[in-house]
Amino acid sequence: MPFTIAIDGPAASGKGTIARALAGHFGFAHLDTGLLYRAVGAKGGDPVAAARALAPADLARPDLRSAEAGQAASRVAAIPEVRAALVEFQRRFARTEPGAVLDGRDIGTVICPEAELKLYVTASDEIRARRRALELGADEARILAELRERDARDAARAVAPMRPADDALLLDTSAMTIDEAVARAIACAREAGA
Ligand SMILES: Nc1ncnc2c1ncn2[C@@H]1O[C@H](COP(=O)(O)OP(=O)(O)OP(=O)(O)O)[C@@H](O)[C@H]1O
Ligand SMILES: Nc1ccn([C@@H]2O[C@H](COP(=O)(O)O)[C@@H](O)[C@H]2O)c(=O)n1
Repeated sequence: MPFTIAIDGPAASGKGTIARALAGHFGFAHLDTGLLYRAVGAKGGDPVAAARALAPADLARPDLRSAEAGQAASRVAAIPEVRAALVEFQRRFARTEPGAVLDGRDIGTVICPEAELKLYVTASDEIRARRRALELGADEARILAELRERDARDAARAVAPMRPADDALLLDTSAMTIDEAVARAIACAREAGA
């Protein structure tokens, strides 16, 4: 049986950083599920058709990490048919042997409710904005407003809203370095049997 790690949390909280490190440490596969929604949003046209036709080349676009792509992703992610079109791919990925780490917004609640480990990664709004502004070389105040708008939309949508699963472990990285956050996540995974 593969070991599945579900990582959720708001934008720029450090989910991807932790997910990549966990996957590298345990030799697991990693899927950044936000990239799927970013690719659908970036394709333009009918988002439902775009989600149904999503191909590996769509995920390789160089512009997917921008703040604009994040906003577009968050808008198409509120469409139930878009989410439905992406569920099976994610669930199949989660069954990769010997294990898989998926990060997103609904992994622990909808995609992999049976995951062996669920982490909900957070950090204060201001710290997340500072980290993302540094990463993108962008204005911190603009990024802060963009993160808040996106988080509010992601948490309020009717289908698969962003929220911690009841049995998720909360990991607030506000006062942690990347190494400290990764070490804590590895310890949680070991504790869970990885
Ligand atoms: N504990 C930390 N200390 C300092 N910087 C961090 C920490 N964790 C992550 N970062 C940095 O913050 C930025 C956002 O992290 P990351 O991309 O992992 O977040 P995310 O939650 O996956 O974001 P998104 O929701 O957009 O996919 C990156 O530049 C990353 O290097
Ligand atoms: N499981 C997921 C993952 C992502 N989303 C939506 O995509 C947007 C971009 O995600 P990032 O992780 O790359 O920031 C995000 O704001 C969500 O709207 C989702 O709904 N479910």
